[in-house]
Amino acid sequence: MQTAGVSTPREIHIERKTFRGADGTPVVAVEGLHLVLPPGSLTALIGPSGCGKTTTLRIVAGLDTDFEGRIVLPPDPRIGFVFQEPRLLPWRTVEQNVRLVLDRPDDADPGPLLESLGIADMRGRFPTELSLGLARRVSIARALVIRPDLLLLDEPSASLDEATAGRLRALILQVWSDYRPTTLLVTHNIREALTLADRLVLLAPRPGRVVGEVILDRPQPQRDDTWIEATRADLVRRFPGTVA
Ligand SMILES: Nc1ncnc2c1ncn2[C@@H]1O[C@H](COP(=O)(O)OP(=O)(O)OP(=O)(O)O)[C@@H](O)[C@H]1O
Repeated sequence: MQTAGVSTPREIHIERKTFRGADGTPVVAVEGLHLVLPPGSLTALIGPSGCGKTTTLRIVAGLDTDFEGRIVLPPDPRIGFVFQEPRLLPWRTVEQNVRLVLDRPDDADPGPLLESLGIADMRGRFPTELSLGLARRVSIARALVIRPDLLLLDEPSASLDEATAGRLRALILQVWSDYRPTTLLVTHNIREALTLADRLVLLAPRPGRVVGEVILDRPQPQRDDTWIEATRADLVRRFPGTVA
């Protein structure tokens, strides 16, 4: 991983990522993906299932280094990763799970973050006592408490009913506005992308290749259902097969 100065935007250049299929044949998962993430921006990477979104996040996070290309991040980057499954330690409480990622156990108070995410009164509970929606909030707190240089969100509202997903998106928007981490969100849910992002990057079905970029400069309070639906319909027309 190449590093750069703190003011340098985060850059993703994946020339090619290839997996071996079960019979040994190569499967190109991502190709020619170039993204610059300006500090404090929230970019949504959107595309159908199997287009390489999770693979891209894993490469950006340094969890997969077997690819052609380069990732440019500040030196010693702090990366907050919200996985699709919350990945909480079941024998630790909510607060202990969040504190676990801190360099020194007492160097930050996760209290305000737990408060903002509506889970402050659950700090003493264990993950098995939480619904998926609440566990996701804990994993978001754990990702944000380190003040990440880059926040990676993998389908944050997957497997949630629409009402719970809507509440979670509102909370994400609120904490994101408070903390303003540079964020890369991957989702196949266009409504989620249109609610949260300031820029959309659309990927073709397979392999992941950028087919379009859309800047969403409408301020959040004006993103009502009418605007979201009209924008979604316009994108479906312009990018068939990518946006549903
Ligand atoms: N470990 C692996 N071994 C072989 N092929 C893989 C592996 N991981 C992913 N792939 C393949 O790479 C492609 C991209 O997968 P990836 O999970 O990144 O897509 P995705 O866009 O995140 O999909 P989804 O929205 O369903 O999570 C798919 O064709 C997938 O089958």
